[in-house]
Order: sequence, then C-alpha cells, then structure tokens
Amino acid sequence: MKKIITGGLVATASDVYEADILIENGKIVQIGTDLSAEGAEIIDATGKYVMPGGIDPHTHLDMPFNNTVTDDDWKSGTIAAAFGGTTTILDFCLSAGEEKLSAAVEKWHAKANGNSAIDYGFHLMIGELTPETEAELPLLLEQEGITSMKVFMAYAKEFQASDRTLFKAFKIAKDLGAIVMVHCENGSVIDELVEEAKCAGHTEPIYHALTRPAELEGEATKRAIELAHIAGAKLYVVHVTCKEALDEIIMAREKGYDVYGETCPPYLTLDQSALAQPGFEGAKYVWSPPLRPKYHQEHLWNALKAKQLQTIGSDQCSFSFNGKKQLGINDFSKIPNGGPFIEDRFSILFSEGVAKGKISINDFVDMISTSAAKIFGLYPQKGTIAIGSDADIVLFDPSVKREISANTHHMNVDYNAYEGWEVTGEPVSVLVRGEYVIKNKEFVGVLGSGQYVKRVLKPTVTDTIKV
Ligand SMILES: NC(=O)NCCC(=O)O
Ligand SMILES: [Zn+2]
Ligand SMILES: [Zn+2]
Repeated sequence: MKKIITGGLVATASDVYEADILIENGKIVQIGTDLSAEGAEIIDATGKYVMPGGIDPHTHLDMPFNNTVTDDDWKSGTIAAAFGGTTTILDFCLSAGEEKLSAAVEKWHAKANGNSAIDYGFHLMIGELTPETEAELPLLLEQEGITSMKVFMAYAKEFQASDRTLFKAFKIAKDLGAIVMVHCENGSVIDELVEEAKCAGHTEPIYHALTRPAELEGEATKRAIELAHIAGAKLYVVHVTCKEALDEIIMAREKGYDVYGETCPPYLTLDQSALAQPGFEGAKYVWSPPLRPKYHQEHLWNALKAKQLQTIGSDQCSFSFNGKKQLGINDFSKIPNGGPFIEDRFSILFSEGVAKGKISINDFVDMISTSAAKIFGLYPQKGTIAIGSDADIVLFDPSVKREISANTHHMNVDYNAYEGWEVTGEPVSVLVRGEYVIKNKEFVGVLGSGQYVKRVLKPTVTDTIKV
C-alpha cells in the first residue's frame, strides 16, 4: 500500500522544509512537492512536523532487577513507546548469574518476539567476564547484529564489573568494532556510604541520592574514559546526570577521544528534592544515578546544545509505587531502581527544550533519533527522513497542550513522575515501516509486527560516523 504524507514540515537533524513524502513497501521512495501516486492513501500533515521515528537507545523491558522484575513488558512497553513517538528501541539483554550470553540473547528474543509493536534491537549487558563469556562475544555480536554492550561500574550485588573486565570489554569492542556503554558510578564507595547511612538509622528515599554523590559519577566517568582511551575504544556514557561527569566528557571530546554521552528526561527536568518529599513518596524518583540538585540541569542543557552530549535515552525501568517500590518501605537501599519514561521522552524534550527555546527542532530530532541511529549502527536505515530509509515517521503537533497523568498514560505503572505537568507538543500519528501504529492518537498497531533489527559492526574506530 502506498501512502503520501502531504502538507507537513519535514524536520530532520539538519533541515526543516515543506515537502510531500511517498511511502511504498515500507520505505521512503520519494520526497518532493505535489507528489502523486495511483492508489496512494493521502495523509494530511498540515500544521505538523513530519520527523523520523524516535530511537530510544536505553530501555529495560521485562527485566529482572533488584530482586524483582520491571512492570512494563514488551507489550505495554512498546505500545507506550509508540504513543510517545518511538519507533525503535534498543533494550538490554541480561544474563543471569553463570548463564551464557547466547542464552540471554535467546531469552530476550523470546520475550520480544510476537509481542513488540515497534522495531527493536539489543545491547548485551555483561557482568564480570569469564573465559567462557569472553569467548562467546565475537561470534555472538556478529551473528546477532549487536554492536553494543553495557558494563556496570555500580550495583555490586548484581552486575558490577571490575576495572579489568571493563578494560577487556573495551579491547574486545575495539577489535570487533562495537561500542561499550558504561554505567559510571563508583559502586564500591557507594556501598560503603549506604552501609554508613543504614548504620546511622537512615531509611528514607532521600538517602538513595545522598549516598551516591555526583563526585562518584565524575570519578567513574573519568576512569571509564581513560580505560577506553588506553584500549583505543569508543565509549558511550549512559545516563549522564551531573556537571562532574560532563566536565570529564567535554574534556575528553576536546582531546579528540571517541566518547559519546546520553542523558535522560528526568535529569533535565526534575531534581533531588523530589526524593525528599514526606513519607515514602520519594521512592517514585529512585533510580541510578540519582536526581541531582537543580543547578546541574543547566549544564546538561548546555552540553546537549553544544553537542557534547548526543542522545536522550528514556532509561525506562518501571516499578509501580504501590507495588514493587514498596520493597524499600523500611530501607531505601531496597527500593527497586528505575522510573517510567518511555512514553514521555518526546513530550518532555520538546516541551522543555524546543518550546522553551533551549534547543532547536533540528537538535531535537538529532537527540531523539538521528544520533542514536548513527552511534549504534542503524543509520541511514533508521533515524532520518531520506529516500531509501525505513518509513518510520512521526507526525508531531507542536501546538497541542496536554496534561501528563498516570490515568491516561499507557505504561503499566500506577504513577507518572510528571503527574500534572502540562506539556506542549504531542505525537499524533506514528508509522513503522510505512504502517500506522498510532493513528490520530489511537493505537492501531499489531503486537508482533515489530521486527528485530540487526546492526553491522564497524571494523575500525576511524570508520565510524562522528556525531
Ligand atoms: N537506571 C536505573 O535506575 N535502572 C535501570 C538500570 C540502569 O540503567 O542502571
Ligand atoms: Zn545504568
Ligand atoms: Zn538503564
């Protein structure tokens, strides 16, 4: 079935222009004025931006974590993502204990297959490397088309890897042409601070933030940067929250190091005081690294504007407040870490960024889609509006206002961290490979129609597209 999107303003990472788009067999086949094609369905995009579908490079769906499992699975998570303008997610495949990495990938395929409303790929999540897992990596990454793996410098009881493993991961990634994503916090020192706080009798959610100071994110970020540099590898720092980490990233990029950075909507818009609310309310805002004092936000916006940070991930990792968050009612260190952000990533970034004049519409498209496509090997199949690209397209109304609420969101959680916020701008219709998933704000997609996207490893660091 052919479709022509007409009357809208096409927005990419570099341009904004009036044009029609002809879609055929899931691809963009023509961009121009006054297009026509026999039998084509005409989609009127008057008053809307026509932009590439969002690529969310950081989600955790149906993931066991902190002695429980996230509340959004592949069904609810990908429907919510689609409502929010996201057409591809990259989710983290987690191996449990001694499990082989290939078994984890198989498990993740089983979770996603038949359940995803949008396209998807995987990152590998690796703990301490063993000779067995190390031996598996090259073939696994190549066969599965996985170009990225995440290593944790925190969460000692679950995933924290030694510096030696981190360094090995960088060397392997360099040889294969993959990128290592690193959770940069000094987990060992955090554990000590947590013990101290608990011994002093502190139980409240705010101690989650107070025991994970920004300096420990800055220190770990610097360590990861230097280890990646010595190994000659690319580094992607996930969920950057603070000036201390930013300073290290900016310094490294100025020296020409291959370092990329991601931040997430809450770090740009919410602050540490959310955890200090009376009672247990602050548990809704417990994730890692934690929310910081407000002044960090300006540094993050400036870094985005200056392209020192490249992407916005949701870090979707949802736990209901009246459900799993209650595991930490008497002990802040037992509150499952994570929040629900897959659905409002577009709205928050557009409303707080573009509508308030902090970033341009081109910056927005770059951060929400294009940069992630380039860094993780999806570009130009995805991440742009161009002839030959997948017709993953969002019709975005920049003028509409709506109130965010758990009563109307589509995530499988009983709260929204932005409850009551009025935002400007909303995805109205969303197409994945030319098929509607959201049509005039209604879900019309098919669970299971989302396809697994294989990516291609780039053999050398210098071959990669710089963003
Ligand atoms: N961010 C968070 O608190 N939960 C998800 C796991 C991670 O990305 O560290
Ligand atoms: Zn993390
Ligand atoms: Zn995460």
